[in-house]
Amino acid sequence: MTSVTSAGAKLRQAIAQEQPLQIVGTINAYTAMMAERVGHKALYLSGAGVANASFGLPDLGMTSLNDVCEDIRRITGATDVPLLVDADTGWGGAFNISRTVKEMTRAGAAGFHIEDQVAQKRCGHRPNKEIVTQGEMVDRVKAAVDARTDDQFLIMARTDALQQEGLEAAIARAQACVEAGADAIFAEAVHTLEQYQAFTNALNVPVLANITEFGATPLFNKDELAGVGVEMVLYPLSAFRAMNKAALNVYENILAKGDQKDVVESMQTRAELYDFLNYHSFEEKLDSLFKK
Ligand SMILES: C[C@](O)(C(=O)O)[C@H](CC(=O)O)C(=O)O
Ligand SMILES: [Mg+2]
Repeated sequence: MTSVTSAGAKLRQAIAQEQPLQIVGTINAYTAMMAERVGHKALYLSGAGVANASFGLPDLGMTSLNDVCEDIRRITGATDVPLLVDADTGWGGAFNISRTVKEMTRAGAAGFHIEDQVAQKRCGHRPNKEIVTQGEMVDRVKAAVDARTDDQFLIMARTDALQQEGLEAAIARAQACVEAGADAIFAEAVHTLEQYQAFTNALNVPVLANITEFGATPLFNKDELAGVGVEMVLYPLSAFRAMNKAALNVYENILAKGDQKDVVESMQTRAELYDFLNYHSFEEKLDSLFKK
């Protein structure tokens, strides 16, 4: 076995070992710790998640590289599981994309995906997306590959072309991105298993399926996706959506009833929280360092 060192190397190893690799969105350091503890082998920092959760903004290209790097550092500081990061359109031209690769690597990311939407981007599952030319997307990938400081950092090209240009054009773009050095392809807003099969047949790199809820893609099971050659399955905002509904319920209950008794059952207990945080080992350290 080769020794695993960098985050990128860990992500590559996870892709090779898990079939398919499930990649779960972790909106912050603590949820990342829970995902790690239950056994997930790869984590994801969603661009929509950073915008929505950290800034209260829609996923319309309004957050910056630094905004995302701050959240990367928080998560990679708290876990050892490799983190794939949403780099949206890369935040500019070749030199901006170069900085994106270098800064995300420094922040501890294992890899990123960069997409072919215009800078004024939208969520991949919304109508009326606009994409740049294939040539411009290939230039984005070339800039990213050239900027790598760790050759294991995973560069994933995301194509949003299916909506505007159809399956064949989307696959042609993906192929062009692979020729330019992309390590993996993110096929966005795919509708059917047959379409995934067409992507995986045409490509010799791992393909990711984005199984986000309430979008254009049905909630295919990982075994169905493995059956059509998909090697990574992404759940970018699943826990976030559930957390939001739970929080809303608590806020409404406290307001309506004057106490939280009815919703305590739905809460993670203090003991559970402390367990995930290894709280007691910190206290023990304090006691042993500063004996009274
Ligand atoms: C994967 C994604 O890019 C994200 O930012 O998490 C979003 C997810 C979503 O909005 O459901 C996307 O698919 O565009
Ligand atoms: Mg996104």
